[in-house]
Amino acid sequence: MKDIQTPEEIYTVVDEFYKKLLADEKISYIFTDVVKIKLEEHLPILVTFWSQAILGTGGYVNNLTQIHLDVNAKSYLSKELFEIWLAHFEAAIDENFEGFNCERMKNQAHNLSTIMQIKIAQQDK
Ligand code: HEM
Repeated sequence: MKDIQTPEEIYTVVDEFYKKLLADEKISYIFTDVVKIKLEEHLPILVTFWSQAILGTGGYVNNLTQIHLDVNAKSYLSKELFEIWLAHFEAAIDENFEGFNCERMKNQAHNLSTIMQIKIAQQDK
């Protein structure tokens, strides 16, 4: 298997990732009921975010932590939900690609997950 090297390949990963999230009722309600995401708008934003993070392209300007604090204010994002999220994310990468960028992408997701959970704990005090 090859490494992730282009925005098109990042699209493949996030597309497969969202299929897994939406098929898992333990977490899908966040994306269908709490925040009604429109996949055709959401996936390109994810591609921009991960292309900037992994491939060094630009263009992502949103406040990622604040976006998740806003989701959490509507419906609690528990440690279990973060673990489910990360497991589907890792599976979507590992089933399609392998290499250095894959490891960087998984590491960044872990780090951001930790940061988000710390901010959520502070917000909930
Ligand atoms: C419990 C775990 C998580 C849940 C349930 C979750 C849920 C969501 C939801 C509902 C949105 C759409 C928000 C909106 O459009 O108003 C979103 C956006 C996003 N999430 Fe998460 N998220 C989780 C963890 C993470 C983690 C760990 C990352 C790490 C990179 C991440 C990356 C993103 C990105 C890049 C967006 C797009 C933000 C934008 O529109 O600019 N999420 N998430």
